[in-house]
Amino acid sequence: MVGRVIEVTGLAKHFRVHRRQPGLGAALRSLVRREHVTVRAVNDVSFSIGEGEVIGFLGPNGAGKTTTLKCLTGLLHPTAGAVTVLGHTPHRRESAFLRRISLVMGQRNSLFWDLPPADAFEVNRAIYGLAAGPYRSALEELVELLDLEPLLGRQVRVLSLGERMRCELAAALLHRPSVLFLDEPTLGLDVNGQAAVRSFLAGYNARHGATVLLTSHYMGDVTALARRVLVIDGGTLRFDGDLAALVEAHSPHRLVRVTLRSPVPVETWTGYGRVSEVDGAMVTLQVPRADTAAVAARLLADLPVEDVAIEDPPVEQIIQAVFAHA
Ligand SMILES: Nc1ncnc2c1ncn2[C@@H]1O[C@H](COP(=O)(O)OP(=O)(O)OP(=O)(O)O)[C@@H](O)[C@H]1O
Repeated sequence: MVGRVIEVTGLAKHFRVHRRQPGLGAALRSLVRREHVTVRAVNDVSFSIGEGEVIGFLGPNGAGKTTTLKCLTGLLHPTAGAVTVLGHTPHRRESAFLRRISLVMGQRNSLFWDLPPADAFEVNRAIYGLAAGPYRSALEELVELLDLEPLLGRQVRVLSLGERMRCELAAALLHRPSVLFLDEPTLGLDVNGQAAVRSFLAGYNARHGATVLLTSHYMGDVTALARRVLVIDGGTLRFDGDLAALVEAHSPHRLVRVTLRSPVPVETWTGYGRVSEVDGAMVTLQVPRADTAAVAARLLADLPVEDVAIEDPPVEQIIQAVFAHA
């Protein structure tokens, strides 16, 4: 049986923040009377993740993703609820726990700006007390998979964002963590950079059976890596399940793209579906999910079809619809 690596029950994290109205008068008043409000960043969230799963953690800005990751890695003490990761209570920050996890935040630099990445790797080796053999083999593997050889001796400040991110990943994985938390690992990267990070993460998961929990605004990261997604909004979990089920539940239509050998009058399409886009000889029709196969068959039989393809709408659109209903 696959073990449960992460167990979260009724997790809540509330912040008490000082509220101040704008303006000088308000600033002076706040010196004598402070007003506080409670921000409920995470509210009664429960989920469980098995060994080796790759989970996409989705939600709009301010939904509570980073706060949850911080509770799972022990950077924040939960206000309520129970969290265990690999059997440990994260906020105790026991070294036996820290040796088995890693948190990578796309917007943070954990390397040393003026030194080459190789120096940061040595520091992590000392922090984790890695023996020479395992350190060397982990480093060799990461250098090869992330193509770091040309970067090892260069100052971190001169690296591109994508190059730096590859080095960040290596630094975070030298101790071979079995659970990896990633907060926006492809933030700001170009298409090639995103692809490099994605394929590396997929490979790392496959090779070491690591459990991965990843937040990203790029749906491509999630569709490429995760079968299961957690959707959080306003601190509350809205969906936990297969990405495919989420798509099916929130998208009653599929897109049928038809390319014709010769044009047909616009009215022709009314019998098949709703036209959502026309691009030269290619027409995209919105068709109810249950009818797509039959509609495609009719199109092939009735019209001079060169090509026909059936697709789900972009996942971004579906997620937006989930948030809109939340
Ligand atoms: N230290 C803090 N003090 C006060 N409020 C906080 C603190 N950290 C987070 N918050 C608030 O908690 C809520 C959730 O924030 P969080 O960073 O977890 O969201 P997120 O889903 O990661 O968003 P994003 O996608 O924008 O990074 C937000 O309203 C945020 O302003």
